Amino acid sequence: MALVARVRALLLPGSRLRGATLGRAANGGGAGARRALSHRVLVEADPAAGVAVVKFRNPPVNSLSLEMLTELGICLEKLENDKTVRGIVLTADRPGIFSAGLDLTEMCGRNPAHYAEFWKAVQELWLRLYQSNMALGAAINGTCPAGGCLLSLTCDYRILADNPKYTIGLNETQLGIFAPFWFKDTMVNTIGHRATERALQLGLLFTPAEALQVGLVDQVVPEDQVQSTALSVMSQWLAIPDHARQLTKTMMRKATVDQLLKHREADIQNFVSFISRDSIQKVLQVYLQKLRKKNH
Ligand SMILES: CCCCCCCCCC/C=C\CC(=O)SCCNC(=O)CCNC(=O)[C@H](O)C(C)(C)COP(=O)(O)OP(=O)(O)OC[C@H]1O[C@@H](n2cnc3c(N)ncnc32)[C@H](O)[C@@H]1OP(=O)(O)O
Repeated sequence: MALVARVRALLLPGSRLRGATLGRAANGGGAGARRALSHRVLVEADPAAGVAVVKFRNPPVNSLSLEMLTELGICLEKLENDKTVRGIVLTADRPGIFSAGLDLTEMCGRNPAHYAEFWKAVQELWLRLYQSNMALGAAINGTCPAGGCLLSLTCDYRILADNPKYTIGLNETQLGIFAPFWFKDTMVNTIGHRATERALQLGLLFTPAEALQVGLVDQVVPEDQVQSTALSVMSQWLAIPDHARQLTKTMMRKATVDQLLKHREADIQNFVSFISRDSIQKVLQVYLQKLRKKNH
């Protein structure tokens, strides 16, 4: 069975994500709040507020594996088709790690067809998020490197927990790889050209104070207030008529989106040939081993 079909089938019975009605929340959430589960993503929807909180729960580090990318994409697609939802807040189900970024095991020791499938899924999730008609907020309640940072940069605003361990940035060069043009463009659109050039070349991971200063996040708040702040900021975005906000968002992002749409196939081929190089495989394996050694 194709991965998308497999993941669709995995979504739990009774979930709106499967086309049925969401159950009323057993605990927590406002009146009428609804909860839906998939394996790696938890959705808490509050139709009265028009907002859904999408929580990553892909232990141990919320890495963006092929299955996680696919499940997240399907959840977002369902929410986009749900007329009661106008805004989405992305966060981690458990504080500590927002997302460790792309799953390195998807880029190591596999075959070219797998790399192509994986990269296509990364592109698709980015396109879905960056072009979303929803207002999107990131409640960053944990460390947020590389692909995790990219996810947050697709949102309309970012709230980061004030914990010096929670660094954020596109640190690819530190691994010996580099951020492709559309990662770079997404960052340029947020913090500008010069700050992006410095951040990308040095592979910087910013502390909360630094991230706020450079404009990578909009607010830094105490850890226990990240989600509530993200929801309260969301109400400002939702106070604007949807059509006006959406047209403006499209106008701001279209050129960046068009670049990837225009070069999508070439970008996949470039990724596959780059990641398949022996030297790059070696670098990634050493990096993964270093991460693993820490624990053994
Ligand atoms: C022509 C050009 C075309 C384009 C070419 C482009 C090429 C590349 C494009 C972009 C690619 C990549 C973007 C990415 O996102 S790469 C991923 C970057 N992520 C990181 O550097 C973060 C790595 N992880 C950590 O720093 C830490 O794990 C943490 C997140 C700070 C958490 O620390 P912790 O102490 O709580 O947990 P830890 O013990 O380290 O990890 C637990 C287990 O999880 C494994 N793991 C961690 N991160 C990843 C990951 N990203 N993917 C897969 N697995 C991961 C880790 O190995 C531990 O495993 P084990 O339990 O020991 O077996």
